Amino acid sequence: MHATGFRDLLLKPELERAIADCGFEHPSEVQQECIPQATLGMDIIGQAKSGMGKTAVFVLSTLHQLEPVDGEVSVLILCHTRELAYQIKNEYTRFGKYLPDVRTSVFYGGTPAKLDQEILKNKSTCPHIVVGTPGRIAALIRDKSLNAGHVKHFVLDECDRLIDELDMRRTVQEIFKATPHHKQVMMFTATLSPETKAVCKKFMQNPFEIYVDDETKLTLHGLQQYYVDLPSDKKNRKLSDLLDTLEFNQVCIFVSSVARAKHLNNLLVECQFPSITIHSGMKQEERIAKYKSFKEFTSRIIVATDIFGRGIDVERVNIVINYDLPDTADAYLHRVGRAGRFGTKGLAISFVSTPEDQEVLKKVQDRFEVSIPAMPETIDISTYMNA
Ligand SMILES: Nc1ncnc2c1ncn2[C@@H]1O[C@H](COP(=O)(O)OP(=O)(O)OP(=O)(O)O)[C@@H](O)[C@H]1O
Repeated sequence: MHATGFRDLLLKPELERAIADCGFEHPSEVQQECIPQATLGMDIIGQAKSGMGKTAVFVLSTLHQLEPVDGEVSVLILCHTRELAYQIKNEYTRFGKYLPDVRTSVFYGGTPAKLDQEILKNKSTCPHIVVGTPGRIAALIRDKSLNAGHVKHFVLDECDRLIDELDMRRTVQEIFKATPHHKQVMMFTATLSPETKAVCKKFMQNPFEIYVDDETKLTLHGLQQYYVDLPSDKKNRKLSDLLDTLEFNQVCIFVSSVARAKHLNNLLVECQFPSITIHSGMKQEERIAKYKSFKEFTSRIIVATDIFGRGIDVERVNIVINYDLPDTADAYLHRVGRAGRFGTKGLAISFVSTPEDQEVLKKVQDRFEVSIPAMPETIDISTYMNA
């Protein structure tokens, strides 16, 4: 699998240097297969399991093809959450560091649109690459601040999430229609049902397709997964025991609502745990500040709703706790994928307190052919801590 090096992908030397600076040695399978097709301008549907480097596929291949023209937005990336958009923008900055003429901006809701409009209006600040969430991007196109008429590369990250929900899909379609007919379209995700795949393909022409043909292969092998059966009112006690006894670099604790995130975080802080929280009930600036603080390792524990459940990449997270189980097997897969990234080790523990929880856990085990046993008394640290 690792026979190829990044050199074989024949990317611009500026990109090769940036890749080397990132410490990447070999392209992952999805990178190896998609980048050569993507740099030729082909449409792509790329499915690969969580944490295997899908982001670099579109970031590198669009930077490789880009010939920046001032005043023209050539690349448009859409994703479903503001923090993910912010993260992708930073990946463009990281890989584009030796391409000083290329400008990237990120636009999302919850911030003053006026600032975005100012950036877009001025030829010397207008980005060549725009990353954003659908609502704000559509609004900027509608008010004519963003001219999508020069877009040559259109990317949907976490595409199933953008396509499955009808409101989101409509907005994505509206943006798509504002771009020229002739362009490259690329879509990526870890989870893709046959129905969603069919809808994705309607946006494309003769795409290069890479799928995880068998859902069982979506399981992350470095990740140990357990459940704890307990009544709801014992969750806090158990969580506190786990945080006291397990070794962790960073932990993500997922809950089912904003109110529960606030409440649980307050409780953890009262008990002196170094915890922060992120959810849609806070101001956007604060959300980004929390994301940064967690990503930069200033905080060790984050209590989050599903806004943090997909795409978010924090290297040192080695434990995910589902304090509340999600409603679907797909959401479970994305959440636990926050640990064990890029083949590293990790641990996922899920609290199960209702028959619905048991149903979700069963679905996960059946679909992804993974066995999730009851959590044992002790877990060997070396099996979930990366050296
Ligand atoms: N070839 C590589 N070598 C080493 N590390 C890599 C390589 N490619 C990507 N990474 C790192 O692996 C991590 C996961 O990558 P990324 O976030 O792109 O995964 P993903 O496939 O988009 O996952 P998800 O489905 O969860 O969104 C990132 O920290 C990234 O920097």
